[in-house]
Amino acid sequence: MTDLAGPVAVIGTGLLGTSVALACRASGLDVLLDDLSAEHLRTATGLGAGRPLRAEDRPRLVVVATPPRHLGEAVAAALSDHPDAFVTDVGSVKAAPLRVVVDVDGVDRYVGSHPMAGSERSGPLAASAALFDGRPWAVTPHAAARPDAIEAITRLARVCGAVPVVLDPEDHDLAVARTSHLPHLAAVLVAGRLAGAPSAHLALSGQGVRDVTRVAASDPVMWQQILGANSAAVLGLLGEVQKDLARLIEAVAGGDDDALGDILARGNAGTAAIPGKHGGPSTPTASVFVSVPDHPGELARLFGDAGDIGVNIEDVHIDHDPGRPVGLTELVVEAARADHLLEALESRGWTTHR
Ligand SMILES: NC(=O)C1=CN([C@@H]2O[C@H](COP(=O)(O)OP(=O)(O)OC[C@H]3O[C@@H](n4cnc5c(N)ncnc54)[C@H](O)[C@@H]3O)[C@@H](O)[C@H]2O)C=CC1
Ligand SMILES: O=C(O)C(=O)Cc1ccc(O)cc1
Repeated sequence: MTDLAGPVAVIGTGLLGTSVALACRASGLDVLLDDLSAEHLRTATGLGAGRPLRAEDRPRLVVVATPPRHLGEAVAAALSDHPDAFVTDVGSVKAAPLRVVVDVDGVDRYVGSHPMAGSERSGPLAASAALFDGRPWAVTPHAAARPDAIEAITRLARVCGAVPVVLDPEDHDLAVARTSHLPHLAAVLVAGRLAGAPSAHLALSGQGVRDVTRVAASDPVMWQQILGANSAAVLGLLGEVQKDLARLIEAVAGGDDDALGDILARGNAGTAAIPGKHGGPSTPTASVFVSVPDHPGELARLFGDAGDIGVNIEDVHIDHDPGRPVGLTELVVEAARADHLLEALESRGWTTHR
């Protein structure tokens, strides 16, 4: 049970909307769903995310999860259609939708928000109730927002398992330009060098290139809209990266080891600056690689053994070599526990590598 008052209406039953709906359902809330696409609505309903919204319904909270471009209009419509409800949106940019609704009646019931979780996939079939677990969820009140509206949206973030972080809309947009939009563009540029590359080169793709490029598989239309809505902040950072790239080219071309060392060390400092789960300091992690036979139940046995050994798995990657009857599984664990895990897995008969 939760102290968030329902029913909760979700407008837009794609990846984000259906994930919010499933998380609210898991907390026992009534959830009402709406989407322009009858197919997405049917799929989300079939997944148990809620039932279709009817004209006579009176939601207490409306979550707008439509694509970025017309979010402001969708929020304005929700404020007018549901005069008893608090309204939020989960869009990736916050100042642009606020500009559209700032003079709309009932805007004091609106507080923007942005879960910092998602994936490169879209649509309801990619949704998960666990999508937001332990992730930051920005709550971005504007000057006229009612305190009870801010409280309701903060509770929504908690109901979804996320960690609310309150900041103003403009500051939010600067923050995500750095932590989300620039990383996305870096992934796109690197992935762009792979398109059309010789297959003999691509055959050497390991985990590094997959890590760096994963988000480049995202919906280009959604990203055009996100970047268009936050172009000033993104342009500022692209200008800085342009200077860095010029310095990097000069260092590589001139064989300048010191300059190259500085650039690489700054990268180390940047990764160390990313906070750990729940906003705490980052905990150094290390990888233990395990060869897992390609049989049903083997991964479950590996995870079970790691659990018995008492080591928490922070992340996992599986690299499957089609030519061999084993998969290489990378277990990312707290660095201080990696040696213990490796030895304990070896003693249980697993083949491990560091
Ligand atoms: N994809 C991601 O990883 C993240 C996305 N966001 C934001 O969440 C929002 C939704 O993104 P996704 O769920 O990924 O997109 P999606 O494409 O999976 O879902 C969008 C849904 O909205 C529906 N829709 C479009 N216009 C509508 C309208 N006027 N009324 C009702 N339904 C409408 C579409 O049919 C679709 O089902 C976007 O604004 C995006 O910026 C935020 C965090 C992460
Ligand atoms: O897939 C990932 O790791 C993401 O970071 C997805 C994502 C996309 C857009 C957002 O506004 C927030 C998160």
